[in-house]
Amino acid sequence: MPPPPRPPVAAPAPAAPCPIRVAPIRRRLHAVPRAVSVAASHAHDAAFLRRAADVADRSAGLTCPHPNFGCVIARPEPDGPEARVVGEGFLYAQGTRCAELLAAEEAGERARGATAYLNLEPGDCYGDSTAVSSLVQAGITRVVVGLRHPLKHLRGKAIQSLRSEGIQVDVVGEDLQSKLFKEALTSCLIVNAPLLYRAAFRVPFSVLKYAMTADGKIAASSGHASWVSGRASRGRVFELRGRSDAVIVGGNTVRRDDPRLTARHVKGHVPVRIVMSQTCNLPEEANLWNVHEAYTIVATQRGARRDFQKKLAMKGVEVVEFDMLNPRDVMSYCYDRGYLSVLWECGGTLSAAAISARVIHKVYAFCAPKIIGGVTAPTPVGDLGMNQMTQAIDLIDVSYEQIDRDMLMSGFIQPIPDLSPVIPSADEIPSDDPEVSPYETNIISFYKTWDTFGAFSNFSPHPIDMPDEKGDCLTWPTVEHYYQFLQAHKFVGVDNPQASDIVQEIKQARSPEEAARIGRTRQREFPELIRPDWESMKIDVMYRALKCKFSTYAHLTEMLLSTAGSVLVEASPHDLFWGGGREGEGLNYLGRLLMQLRSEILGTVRTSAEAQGQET
Ligand SMILES: NC(=O)C1=CN([C@@H]2O[C@H](COP(=O)(O)OP(=O)(O)OC[C@H]3O[C@@H](n4cnc5c(N)ncnc54)[C@H](OP(=O)(O)O)[C@@H]3O)[C@@H](O)[C@H]2O)C=CC1
Ligand SMILES: Nc1c(N[C@@H]2O[C@H](COP(=O)(O)O)[C@@H](O)[C@H]2O)[nH]c(=O)[nH]c1=O
Repeated sequence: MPPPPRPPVAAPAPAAPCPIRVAPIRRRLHAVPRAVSVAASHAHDAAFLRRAADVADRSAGLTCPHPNFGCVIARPEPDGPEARVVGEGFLYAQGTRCAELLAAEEAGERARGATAYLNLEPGDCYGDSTAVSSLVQAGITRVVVGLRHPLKHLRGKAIQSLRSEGIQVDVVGEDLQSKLFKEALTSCLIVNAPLLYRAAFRVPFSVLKYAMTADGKIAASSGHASWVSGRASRGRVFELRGRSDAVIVGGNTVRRDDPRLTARHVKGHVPVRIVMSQTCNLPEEANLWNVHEAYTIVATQRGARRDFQKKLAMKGVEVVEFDMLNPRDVMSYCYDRGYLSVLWECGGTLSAAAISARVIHKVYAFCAPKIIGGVTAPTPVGDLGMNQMTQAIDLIDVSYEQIDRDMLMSGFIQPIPDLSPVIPSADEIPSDDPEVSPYETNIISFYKTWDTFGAFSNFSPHPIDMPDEKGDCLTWPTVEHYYQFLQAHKFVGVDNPQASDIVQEIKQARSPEEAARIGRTRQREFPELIRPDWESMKIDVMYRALKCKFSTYAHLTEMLLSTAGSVLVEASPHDLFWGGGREGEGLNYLGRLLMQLRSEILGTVRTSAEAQGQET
């Protein structure tokens, strides 16, 4: 029976002015026999799915952790028994063009009749069907999905849409089952482990990393620890930091090591540094207080050394007080901030507390071929209250790797949660996850683009057409690009070559996160170049950009109107001007402007309805 006719689908978002260039791919052409037998076709599907998971991981360390999507399009060779990859793509960052669109663009006409392999079910911003429509318009006839989307409000949606377009969708574990698929599924689970832990346990994925000698010490008895592991191992640690939203240490490590905790190997993502200190008895001067290198948060006990807290705040360090400072509450806090992945680089005192609180999911132990001895020399994990070896925690899925002279052993403390058994029935409409919002029910909060109302974020992948400094209309990939550009443009009034370089840099930023980072960094570096009237202009600039975004995308206007009666809050815990803050202490200007826009649109809708009523 021929497939039912396809209803019209939304066109992919307009091309961005600075298209994301997919890094050249080392082609391992998967020469696999054509589907002469079920076993051969399974081998072929599993290989391409594993490849989709590998591709999905490409942005690691370059951008803020985000759900990792990869898409591989493969088709049989016209005259041979083999299938070949004709297009690949991955999501570079929040707010950038989706993997499916990039892969379909690369494949071009060769996508017709081909199969697309997706490590993860697409989960675009609400109302944005670019991933699905890219595959449909490219002429893909079959899609193989590794994992259903773990977030409840997105799970099953894209699969249902693809099927309703007449595309055959095979989901691993449901339609495809074999040992090979189990292995491919593991690759899909690993590449999105942070998202899965977050969805299942409502804490970020936490990795404990330490470097120890062959006799199990992380420092000499004096506390001196630089260095236990070799240069190559420490390079790997920079990579781990780049893959994390935050790096955590305890007060003692700050006092003893004066660490920097940056990912200084590449010009990519820089994690936030978090110090957990109950006493707040921390040095007056420390590398971590240099917030030009990276943002720093000190998490402390309520009331601890308030004068010192003020001094830290003056340096730009954020201080967060907890009623009882403990690893679980700090992880809940990181969850509220939208973090997916956290790296613990503390000593044994704090690591033991974190393991006991069951917030550590994976361990990376670098072991150097050295012996230091010392009965009191610190060890990686302090007291866990166990006194029988039978009580020891057995690591799961352990890997071993030699790094120069060191050995890296890694393994999971808790298995990666596989949420796929919770499959919505064919006619079930995926519901919003009420728990997504930490606010009251008549308050709708949004922050990360993958949240239910994530399309309200300025990072959402909705390009807008707005004039540049010369008045020429340009397409900006996101509102954030445009806003940061204009904010940087305030420098241009000053005749300074550095100023125009900044503007160009922002124009070409590959992601909204990068546009924001460049804008913030340059503002700190060149405060003298800032135009004094920017503060009075910025709200108006933002409003115009939002108006353009919502008038360009009808489904976004619909979504905005659907929130009538609710208070909109950008749940950014650190931007206290545009965001609402963690406990409502922020001014929430972004939320306010969206509500203003909503009233304006509602007013127009009502006026035109009234006018129509008068005519009839
Ligand atoms: N080789 C390696 O990989 C590493 C080595 N090291 C070495 O380890 C040594 C430091 O280890 P260690 O003393 O264990 O330091 P930690 O990094 O574990 O810091 C312990 C401190 O964490 C703070 N803390 C906050 N909340 C808690 C909590 N709920 N439970 C426990 N502690 C909490 C306290 O700070 P406060 O006292 O301020 O209240 C506490 O003193 C140093 O010699 C350092 O060089 C450290 C990291 C890695
Ligand atoms: N000594 C030691 C580590 N120590 C960790 O690294 C921190 C120093 O980071 P940075 O200042 O950015 O270089 C230090 O405070 C501690 O957390 N790490 C390792 O990979 N190997 C080592 O031998």
